[in-house]
Amino acid sequence: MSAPATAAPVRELIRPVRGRILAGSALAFAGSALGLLPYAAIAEIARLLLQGGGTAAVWTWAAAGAGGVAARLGLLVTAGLITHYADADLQRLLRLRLARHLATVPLGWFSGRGSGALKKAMDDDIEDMHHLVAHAALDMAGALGLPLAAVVYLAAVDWRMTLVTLALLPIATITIGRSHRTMPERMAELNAAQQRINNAVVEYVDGIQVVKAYGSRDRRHARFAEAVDDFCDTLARWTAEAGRAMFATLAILSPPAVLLVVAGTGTALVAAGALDPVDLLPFLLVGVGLPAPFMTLLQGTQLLRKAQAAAAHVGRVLAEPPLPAPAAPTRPGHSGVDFADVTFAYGGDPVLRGVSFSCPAGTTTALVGPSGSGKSTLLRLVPRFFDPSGGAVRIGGADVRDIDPAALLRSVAIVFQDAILVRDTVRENIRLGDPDAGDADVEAAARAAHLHDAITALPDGYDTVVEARGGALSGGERQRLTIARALLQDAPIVLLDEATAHVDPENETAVRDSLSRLTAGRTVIVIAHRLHTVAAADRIVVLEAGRVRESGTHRELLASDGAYARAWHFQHGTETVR
Ligand SMILES: Nc1ncnc2c1ncn2[C@@H]1O[C@H](COP(=O)(O)OP(=O)(O)OP(=O)(O)O)[C@@H](O)[C@H]1O
Repeated sequence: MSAPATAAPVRELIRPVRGRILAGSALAFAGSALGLLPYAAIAEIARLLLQGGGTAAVWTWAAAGAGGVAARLGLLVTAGLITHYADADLQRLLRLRLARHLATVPLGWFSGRGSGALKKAMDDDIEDMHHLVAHAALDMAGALGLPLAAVVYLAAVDWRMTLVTLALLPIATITIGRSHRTMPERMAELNAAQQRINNAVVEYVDGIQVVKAYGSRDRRHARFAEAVDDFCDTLARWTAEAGRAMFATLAILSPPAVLLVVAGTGTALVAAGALDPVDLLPFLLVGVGLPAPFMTLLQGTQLLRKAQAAAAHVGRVLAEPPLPAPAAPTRPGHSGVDFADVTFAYGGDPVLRGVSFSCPAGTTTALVGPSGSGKSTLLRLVPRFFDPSGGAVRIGGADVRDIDPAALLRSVAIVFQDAILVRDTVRENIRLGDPDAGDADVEAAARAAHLHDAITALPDGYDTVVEARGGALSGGERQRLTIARALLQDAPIVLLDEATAHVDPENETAVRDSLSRLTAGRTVIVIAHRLHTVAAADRIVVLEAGRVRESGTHRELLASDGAYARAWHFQHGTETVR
């Protein structure tokens, strides 16, 4: 999140609108340069009047000054419109590009980061890039146009006084340059602090009910408060540092400071007879305001850095390698699942080590083992949330990496511990299982999942909008909704992760019944902690520290008197082998 920006990804990202940014900048430059005309006109008219010049020339300068004002305004407005339209187009393009790209990255990539990080890339960062596209080049061109035109004009009047007018610029540049040296570091700190707030907000909002019930004792509340304090401290440090430098620079380049230098030196030169008094006039009128536009450049660099950091972050998300897709996809021969010498690490030590077992088509395999033994990870390798670092996961004899990713996801129904819904109607949430299903099929699935009555009792029935965390639905109803979705999907392979763990006894019967409809005749791999729920499985695999400790039927495992038998007796308070 916090690595400093590099120019390459930024250039690549804004390429689609580069032409329009350049066109806008050219217009802004021209508009800004024309902004000299009214000042030059006043100075020239004053010179003409002091020297007793002709009125025709006075009128010509007056017309030029007025024309300059109108042309400047027209050009700057047009330039702003061009870059703002370009920015709107780029935001749309980037959001679509991000969404398309995120659809291709491994599903496991999402579980490795908070939703705050994703929101930052999709929303905040793209908005922060607004300055880069709509303003940065324009401001730069605008800030350069007038001073450059003024320097040319003033140099034509008197080159020595021109140098005097610009004398304060190097001092201001050194002052601000010092503070800018630490800027990338400060920016990275600020971004990291912002990131922590984003994550804490998402976490806090998700747990708002708990927060309300337990007040400030909730750790989410504390984490949110800490993240906000941390951000404020970082911002305060940054503001103090940058503010000091900015104040000093503003003071150095302010019109009174420049006036002091210009008027002082000019008067000395006039007194020494080295400068015509009328030639001092343009410097007092035009020269005094000359260094000020450079402040726009300096101030713009902060926003520019922020925009560049945002663009670099968007670039990094877009550079995330997609899930490798097979060039010539294989079709699985059947729905049996094989784990062949599977090894997997999230980055550190392996969490799965040489796991091998088979789940024949149409059978139920139960995964049991202590917390952290790798059960969920193993399950997530089947639909390719991640790819194993060694060995292979096969469906119907085909390596899952050789199956078309969309076909693979269609053939695996996933009912995981946390029932995740999307913010849409109940109907559409069920229809996610099969986007082509008609309303009657959706209802049939809801009935099979014992959910129909609960849905019709909702204010808008099937058209009731539910939130990502469920909203109007109870925990058991949410779970049955994901089961209805899986039923509609009608996939030959079903992966269950603690599907019945968190529901009350009344719900449990309904959930159990709908689960048995879901699993009948399919290849099922189920994780469960409560052993009585898996005793009927065709095969039980006991995982321990990422390895298969033992496997067999319930009877076989009890007879072998190993880890499973010990856990069974412990959970059932009995020492007798049944
Ligand atoms: N996204 C992740 N990134 C890094 N490490 C992870 C990630 N998910 C799980 N782990 C680690 O991998 C190991 C195995 O976790 P896994 O969730 O597969 O075990 P489990 O047997 O399903 O545990 P539980 O029964 O508690 O759900 C644990 O040490 C866990 O901390």
